[in-house]
Amino acid sequence: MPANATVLDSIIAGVRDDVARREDRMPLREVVAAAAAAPPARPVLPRLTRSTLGVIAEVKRSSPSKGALAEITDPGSLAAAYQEGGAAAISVLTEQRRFGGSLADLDAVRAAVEVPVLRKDFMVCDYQFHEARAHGADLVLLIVAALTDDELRRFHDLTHELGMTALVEVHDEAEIDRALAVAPRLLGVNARNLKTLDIDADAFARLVNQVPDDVVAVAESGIAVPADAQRYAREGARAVLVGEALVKDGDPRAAVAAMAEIPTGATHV
Ligand SMILES: O=C(O)c1ccccc1NCC(=O)[C@H](O)[C@H](O)COP(=O)(O)O
Repeated sequence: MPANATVLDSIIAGVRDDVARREDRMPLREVVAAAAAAPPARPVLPRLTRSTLGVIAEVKRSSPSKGALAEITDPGSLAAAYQEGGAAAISVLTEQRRFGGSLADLDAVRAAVEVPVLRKDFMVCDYQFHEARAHGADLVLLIVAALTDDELRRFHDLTHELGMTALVEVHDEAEIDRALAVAPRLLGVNARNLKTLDIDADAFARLVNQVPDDVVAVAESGIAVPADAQRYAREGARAVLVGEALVKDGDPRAAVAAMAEIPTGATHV
């Protein structure tokens, strides 16, 4: 890894190694067949275009920015509590080295809930998309900062070919221009800069004016209390993606409910 490598570069290097190891055990053609045989993906957009805020509640054990967050021994039960609280979708971090997640977590969560499930990972090769679908993912994350324009377009198309929805994630003005070139339906503004890990709580407000009316805007990261979610709803978010605050809360059902009842006041999508 070069001396000037960012956190994101180092995460992706690990992800590529781990994918290569999994591909040695299960070749692409087998994963493609498993994806084709999986139950159909659940639609998410109708759940994120209601009059109250959509909460995408995350199963997250640890992170590069905060270290260990929570011991999650039963991700299915945690996801079921999120669903009871009114979560619109569940996000499952499947990256293992820095976030302590796995595809087994994705399997467990998909089996435990009826709402759509996001495979939250660093998606950098075709294999991972077929793998996501084979393990029941309904949505995948496309991080603009991690992809070239060609990759972004190809993976956006592949996501749709597999019947899933893409959450296209940006952090700044340059990334949003690149994201809009693929005409996403779901666009996340991550307050966290994945290269420095700094949180910019004003990024959403700055970028949301560039989001077309027919695109669902999601505010991601650093949302600690319902008032933070409320602020994003006022600024135009149809949904929020929340990890740390929910996994650390002793009552995840109530924590989700407090955000899921916030009105959006949205007049479009
Ligand atoms: O969470 C991190 O430290 C992190 C570092 C580098 C790349 C990605 C990272 N997180 C992924 C996410 O986007 C968050 O898990 C998600 O938005 C929820 O954030 P939070 O509510 O702040 O846990």
